[in-house]
Amino acid sequence: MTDATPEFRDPDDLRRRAGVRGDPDRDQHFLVDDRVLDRLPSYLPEEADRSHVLEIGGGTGALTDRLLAAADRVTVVERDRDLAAFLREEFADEIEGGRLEILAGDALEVDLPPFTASVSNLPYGVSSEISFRLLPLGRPLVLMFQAEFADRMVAESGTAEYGRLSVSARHYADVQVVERIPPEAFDPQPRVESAVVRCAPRAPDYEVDDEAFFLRFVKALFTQRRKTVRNAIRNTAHISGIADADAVVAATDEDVLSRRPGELSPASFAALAQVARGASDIGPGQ
Ligand SMILES: C[S@@+](CC[C@H](N)C(=O)[O-])C[C@H]1O[C@@H](n2cnc3c(N)ncnc32)[C@H](O)[C@@H]1O
Repeated sequence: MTDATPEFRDPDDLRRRAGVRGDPDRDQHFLVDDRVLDRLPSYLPEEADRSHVLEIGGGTGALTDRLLAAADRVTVVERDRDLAAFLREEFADEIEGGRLEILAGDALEVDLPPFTASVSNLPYGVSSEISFRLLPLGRPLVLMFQAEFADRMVAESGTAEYGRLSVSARHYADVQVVERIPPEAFDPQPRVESAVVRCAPRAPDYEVDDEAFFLRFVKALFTQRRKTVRNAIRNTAHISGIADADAVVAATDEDVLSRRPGELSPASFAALAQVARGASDIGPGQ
Protein backbone atom coordinates (compact mmCIF):
# COMPACT_ATOMS: atom_id res chain seq x y z
CA MET A 1 0.00 0.00 0.00
CA THR A 2 2.25 2.83 1.18
CA ASP A 3 5.63 3.35 -0.39
CA ALA A 4 8.54 5.14 1.31
CA THR A 5 8.98 7.52 -1.64
CA PRO A 6 5.87 7.18 -3.77
CA GLU A 7 6.05 8.49 -7.32
CA PHE A 8 2.78 10.13 -8.21
CA ARG A 9 1.32 10.91 -11.60
CA ASP A 10 2.03 14.47 -12.66
CA PRO A 11 -1.19 16.57 -12.60
CA ASP A 12 -0.32 18.28 -15.90
CA ASP A 13 0.33 14.92 -17.59
CA LEU A 14 -2.99 13.65 -16.30
CA ARG A 15 -4.85 16.61 -17.77
CA ARG A 16 -3.02 16.23 -21.06
CA ARG A 17 -3.84 12.53 -21.26
CA ALA A 18 -7.47 13.25 -20.33
CA GLY A 19 -7.57 15.93 -23.04
CA VAL A 20 -9.51 18.37 -20.86
CA ARG A 21 -8.91 21.95 -19.78
CA GLY A 22 -11.48 22.00 -16.99
CA ASP A 23 -14.79 23.83 -17.24
CA PRO A 24 -15.47 26.23 -14.34
CA ASP A 25 -19.16 26.18 -15.27
CA ARG A 26 -19.11 22.51 -14.33
CA ASP A 27 -17.15 23.09 -11.11
CA GLN A 28 -13.95 21.80 -12.69
CA HIS A 29 -10.92 23.37 -11.02
CA PHE A 30 -8.17 20.76 -11.02
CA LEU A 31 -5.47 20.83 -8.36
CA VAL A 32 -2.06 21.21 -9.98
CA ASP A 33 0.11 21.99 -6.94
CA ASP A 34 1.85 18.74 -5.99
CA ARG A 35 2.60 19.88 -2.46
CA VAL A 36 -1.05 20.62 -1.76
CA LEU A 37 -2.06 17.29 -3.31
CA ASP A 38 0.50 15.49 -1.12
CA ARG A 39 -0.76 17.16 2.05
CA LEU A 40 -4.50 16.55 1.63
CA PRO A 41 -4.60 12.87 2.74
CA SER A 42 -2.38 13.70 5.72
CA TYR A 43 -5.09 15.94 7.17
CA LEU A 44 -7.25 12.95 8.07
CA PRO A 45 -7.27 12.49 11.86
CA GLU A 46 -4.49 10.09 12.88
CA GLU A 47 -6.93 7.45 14.14
CA ALA A 48 -9.07 7.58 10.96
CA ASP A 49 -9.86 4.22 9.38
CA ARG A 50 -8.27 4.38 5.92
CA SER A 51 -9.63 1.08 4.68
CA HIS A 52 -12.11 2.66 2.23
CA VAL A 53 -11.69 6.31 1.29
CA LEU A 54 -14.34 8.14 -0.74
CA GLU A 55 -13.41 10.92 -3.17
CA ILE A 56 -16.19 13.14 -4.50
CA GLY A 57 -15.28 14.67 -7.86
CA GLY A 58 -12.26 12.74 -9.11
CA GLY A 59 -11.48 15.04 -12.06
CA THR A 60 -8.38 13.77 -13.83
CA GLY A 61 -7.23 11.71 -10.84
CA ALA A 62 -4.35 13.68 -9.30
CA LEU A 63 -5.85 13.37 -5.82
CA THR A 64 -7.11 9.84 -6.52
CA ASP A 65 -3.49 8.81 -7.11
CA ARG A 66 -2.47 10.12 -3.67
CA LEU A 67 -5.47 8.52 -1.99
CA LEU A 68 -4.55 5.14 -3.44
CA ALA A 69 -1.21 5.44 -1.64
CA ALA A 70 -2.87 6.41 1.65
CA ALA A 71 -5.82 3.99 1.69
CA ASP A 72 -6.53 0.31 1.17
CA ARG A 73 -9.42 1.03 -1.20
CA VAL A 74 -10.79 4.13 -2.89
CA THR A 75 -14.17 4.90 -4.43
CA VAL A 76 -14.45 7.94 -6.69
CA VAL A 77 -17.72 9.63 -7.68
CA GLU A 78 -17.40 11.74 -10.84
CA ARG A 79 -20.36 13.32 -12.61
CA ASP A 80 -18.59 14.11 -15.89
CA ARG A 81 -18.95 10.94 -17.99
CA ASP A 82 -15.84 11.67 -20.07
CA LEU A 83 -13.72 12.16 -16.95
CA ALA A 84 -15.15 9.01 -15.39
CA ALA A 85 -14.24 7.08 -18.57
CA PHE A 86 -10.73 8.58 -18.49
CA LEU A 87 -10.26 7.58 -14.83
CA ARG A 88 -11.30 4.01 -15.66
CA GLU A 89 -8.68 3.86 -18.38
CA GLU A 90 -5.91 5.65 -16.47
CA PHE A 91 -6.36 3.57 -13.32
CA ALA A 92 -7.23 0.27 -15.04
CA ASP A 93 -4.66 -1.66 -12.99
CA GLU A 94 -5.93 -0.36 -9.66
CA ILE A 95 -9.51 -1.12 -10.70
CA GLU A 96 -8.51 -4.57 -11.87
CA GLY A 97 -6.74 -5.13 -8.54
CA GLY A 98 -9.95 -4.30 -6.66
CA ARG A 99 -8.50 -1.21 -4.99
CA LEU A 100 -10.44 1.42 -6.93
CA GLU A 101 -14.00 1.87 -8.09
CA ILE A 102 -15.22 4.73 -10.27
CA LEU A 103 -18.88 5.66 -9.93
CA ALA A 104 -20.05 7.83 -12.84
CA GLY A 105 -22.84 9.99 -11.50
CA ASP A 106 -23.98 12.91 -9.40
CA ALA A 107 -22.68 12.78 -5.82
CA LEU A 108 -26.05 14.08 -4.65
CA GLU A 109 -27.85 11.12 -6.18
CA VAL A 110 -25.66 8.02 -6.37
CA ASP A 111 -25.81 5.39 -3.64
CA LEU A 112 -22.65 5.99 -1.65
CA PRO A 113 -20.61 2.93 -0.61
CA PRO A 114 -19.97 2.28 3.10
CA PHE A 115 -16.77 4.38 3.12
CA THR A 116 -14.63 4.91 6.23
CA ALA A 117 -13.33 8.43 5.44
CA SER A 118 -13.47 10.98 2.65
CA VAL A 119 -10.87 13.32 1.18
CA SER A 120 -12.32 15.49 -1.58
CA ASN A 121 -11.73 18.67 -3.53
CA LEU A 122 -15.43 19.37 -3.80
CA PRO A 123 -17.40 20.86 -6.68
CA TYR A 124 -18.00 24.29 -5.12
CA GLY A 125 -21.48 24.73 -6.60
CA VAL A 126 -22.84 21.88 -4.48
CA SER A 127 -20.44 22.00 -1.49
CA SER A 128 -23.18 22.49 1.03
CA GLU A 129 -25.46 19.73 -0.28
CA ILE A 130 -22.59 17.24 -0.49
CA SER A 131 -21.27 18.15 2.97
CA PHE A 132 -24.66 17.58 4.53
CA ARG A 133 -24.91 14.26 2.74
CA LEU A 134 -21.57 13.19 4.23
CA LEU A 135 -21.58 14.74 7.72
CA PRO A 136 -24.52 12.72 9.14
CA LEU A 137 -22.69 9.50 8.18
CA GLY A 138 -20.20 10.14 10.99
CA ARG A 139 -16.95 9.58 9.10
CA PRO A 140 -13.79 11.71 9.20
CA LEU A 141 -13.77 14.15 6.27
CA VAL A 142 -11.13 16.36 4.67
CA LEU A 143 -12.94 18.69 2.29
CA MET A 144 -11.83 21.57 0.09
CA PHE A 145 -14.26 24.51 -0.06
CA GLN A 146 -14.34 28.12 -1.13
CA ALA A 147 -12.63 29.89 1.81
CA GLU A 148 -15.67 32.01 2.55
CA PHE A 149 -17.80 28.87 2.94
CA ALA A 150 -15.15 27.21 5.12
CA ASP A 151 -14.97 30.27 7.36
CA ARG A 152 -18.72 30.19 7.89
CA MET A 153 -18.58 26.49 8.65
CA VAL A 154 -16.03 26.87 11.46
CA ALA A 155 -17.24 30.24 12.81
CA GLU A 156 -17.85 30.75 16.53
CA SER A 157 -21.00 32.32 17.94
CA GLY A 158 -20.86 36.10 18.15
CA THR A 159 -18.91 36.49 14.89
CA ALA A 160 -20.28 37.82 11.59
CA GLU A 161 -19.65 34.48 9.86
CA TYR A 162 -21.53 32.40 12.44
CA GLY A 163 -24.84 31.08 11.17
CA ARG A 164 -26.92 28.10 10.20
CA LEU A 165 -23.97 26.45 8.47
CA SER A 166 -21.75 26.72 11.59
CA VAL A 167 -24.37 25.25 13.94
CA SER A 168 -25.44 22.49 11.54
CA ALA A 169 -21.89 21.36 10.75
CA ARG A 170 -20.85 21.39 14.42
CA HIS A 171 -23.84 19.26 15.24
CA TYR A 172 -22.00 16.39 13.57
CA ALA A 173 -18.29 17.06 13.92
CA ASP A 174 -15.46 19.18 15.23
CA VAL A 175 -14.60 21.32 12.24
CA GLN A 176 -11.32 23.11 11.64
CA VAL A 177 -9.68 24.96 8.75
CA VAL A 178 -6.33 23.22 8.30
CA GLU A 179 -5.01 25.11 5.27
CA ARG A 180 -5.90 28.01 3.00
CA ILE A 181 -5.15 27.46 -0.67
CA PRO A 182 -4.52 30.24 -3.19
CA PRO A 183 -6.21 30.19 -6.64
CA GLU A 184 -2.81 29.47 -8.28
CA ALA A 185 -2.90 25.90 -6.91
CA PHE A 186 -5.68 25.11 -9.42
CA ASP A 187 -6.13 25.10 -13.16
CA PRO A 188 -8.38 26.68 -14.24
CA GLN A 189 -8.02 29.03 -11.28
CA PRO A 190 -11.13 29.76 -9.20
CA ARG A 191 -11.84 33.45 -8.64
CA VAL A 192 -11.51 33.16 -4.87
CA GLU A 193 -9.30 31.60 -2.22
CA SER A 194 -10.05 28.04 -1.09
CA ALA A 195 -9.66 26.32 2.27
CA VAL A 196 -9.38 22.76 3.52
CA VAL A 197 -11.62 21.76 6.42
CA ARG A 198 -11.11 18.72 8.61
CA CYS A 199 -14.31 17.30 10.10
CA ALA A 200 -13.75 14.91 13.00
CA PRO A 201 -17.07 13.23 13.86
CA ARG A 202 -18.28 13.16 17.45
CA ALA A 203 -21.55 13.31 19.36
CA PRO A 204 -22.64 16.88 20.21
CA ASP A 205 -22.29 18.07 23.82
CA TYR A 206 -26.07 18.50 24.07
CA GLU A 207 -29.17 16.38 23.57
CA VAL A 208 -31.78 16.82 20.87
CA ASP A 209 -34.69 14.39 20.63
CA ASP A 210 -35.57 15.37 17.07
CA GLU A 211 -32.59 16.19 14.88
CA ALA A 212 -34.66 17.20 11.85
CA PHE A 213 -36.64 19.66 13.97
CA PHE A 214 -33.46 21.05 15.55
CA LEU A 215 -31.90 21.73 12.14
CA ARG A 216 -35.10 23.27 10.80
CA PHE A 217 -35.43 25.45 13.89
CA VAL A 218 -31.82 26.68 13.53
CA LYS A 219 -32.47 27.44 9.85
CA ALA A 220 -35.67 29.31 10.73
CA LEU A 221 -34.08 31.49 13.41
CA PHE A 222 -31.16 32.46 11.20
CA THR A 223 -33.56 33.80 8.56
CA GLN A 224 -34.13 36.54 11.16
CA ARG A 225 -30.59 37.05 12.33
CA ARG A 226 -31.00 40.79 12.97
CA LYS A 227 -34.04 40.26 15.20
CA THR A 228 -34.07 39.22 18.83
CA VAL A 229 -34.55 35.52 19.50
CA ARG A 230 -38.01 36.40 20.87
CA ASN A 231 -39.11 37.95 17.58
CA ALA A 232 -37.30 35.38 15.49
CA ILE A 233 -39.22 32.56 17.21
CA ARG A 234 -42.52 34.36 16.62
CA ASN A 235 -41.78 35.39 13.04
CA THR A 236 -40.63 31.96 11.88
CA ALA A 237 -43.17 29.64 13.51
CA HIS A 238 -44.45 28.77 10.02
CA ILE A 239 -40.97 27.58 9.00
CA SER A 240 -40.08 25.65 12.13
CA GLY A 241 -43.61 24.26 12.55
CA ILE A 242 -44.25 25.70 16.02
CA ALA A 243 -48.00 25.86 16.72
CA ASP A 244 -47.73 28.00 19.85
CA ALA A 245 -44.78 30.40 19.58
CA ASP A 246 -45.98 32.35 22.63
CA ALA A 247 -45.67 29.21 24.76
CA VAL A 248 -42.04 28.81 23.63
CA VAL A 249 -41.32 32.44 24.44
CA ALA A 250 -43.01 32.12 27.85
CA ALA A 251 -40.88 29.05 28.68
CA THR A 252 -37.56 30.70 27.74
CA ASP A 253 -35.28 32.92 29.85
CA GLU A 254 -35.21 36.62 29.06
CA ASP A 255 -31.44 36.36 28.76
CA VAL A 256 -31.87 34.11 25.71
CA LEU A 257 -34.90 35.92 24.25
CA SER A 258 -33.20 39.31 24.18
CA ARG A 259 -30.16 38.08 22.27
CA ARG A 260 -29.74 37.72 18.48
CA PRO A 261 -29.64 34.24 16.95
CA GLY A 262 -25.98 34.75 16.06
CA GLU A 263 -25.12 35.10 19.74
CA LEU A 264 -26.50 31.68 20.76
CA SER A 265 -24.11 28.76 21.10
CA PRO A 266 -25.08 25.43 19.47
CA ALA A 267 -25.93 24.10 22.96
CA SER A 268 -28.26 27.08 23.59
CA PHE A 269 -29.95 26.43 20.25
CA ALA A 270 -30.39 22.80 21.25
CA ALA A 271 -31.95 23.70 24.61
CA LEU A 272 -34.29 26.15 22.90
CA ALA A 273 -35.18 23.61 20.21
CA GLN A 274 -36.12 21.08 22.89
CA VAL A 275 -38.62 23.59 24.33
CA ALA A 276 -39.88 24.55 20.87
CA ARG A 277 -40.25 20.91 19.82
CA GLY A 278 -42.74 20.43 22.63
CA ALA A 279 -44.81 23.28 21.20
CA SER A 280 -44.56 22.21 17.58
CA ASP A 281 -47.51 20.84 15.66
CA ILE A 282 -45.41 18.24 13.87
CA GLY A 283 -45.59 14.67 15.07
CA PRO A 284 -42.44 12.71 16.02
CA GLY A 285 -40.40 11.51 13.08
CA GLN A 286 -41.97 13.88 10.58
C1 LIG B 1 -12.87 20.94 -8.00
S1 LIG B 1 -12.85 19.61 -9.15
C2 LIG B 1 -11.74 18.48 -8.35
C3 LIG B 1 -11.07 17.49 -9.29
C4 LIG B 1 -9.91 16.67 -8.71
N1 LIG B 1 -10.30 15.91 -7.56
C5 LIG B 1 -8.76 17.58 -8.34
O1 LIG B 1 -8.55 17.82 -7.14
O2 LIG B 1 -8.09 18.06 -9.25
C6 LIG B 1 -14.45 18.92 -8.88
C7 LIG B 1 -14.81 17.70 -9.71
O3 LIG B 1 -16.14 17.32 -9.36
C8 LIG B 1 -16.87 16.98 -10.54
N2 LIG B 1 -18.29 17.26 -10.21
C9 LIG B 1 -18.98 18.41 -10.38
N3 LIG B 1 -20.22 18.28 -9.89
C10 LIG B 1 -20.31 17.01 -9.40
C11 LIG B 1 -21.36 16.27 -8.78
N4 LIG B 1 -22.55 16.82 -8.53
N5 LIG B 1 -21.11 14.98 -8.42
C12 LIG B 1 -19.90 14.42 -8.66
N6 LIG B 1 -18.88 15.07 -9.25
C13 LIG B 1 -19.08 16.35 -9.61
C14 LIG B 1 -16.30 17.86 -11.64
O4 LIG B 1 -16.51 17.28 -12.91
C15 LIG B 1 -14.82 17.91 -11.21
O5 LIG B 1 -14.10 16.86 -11.81
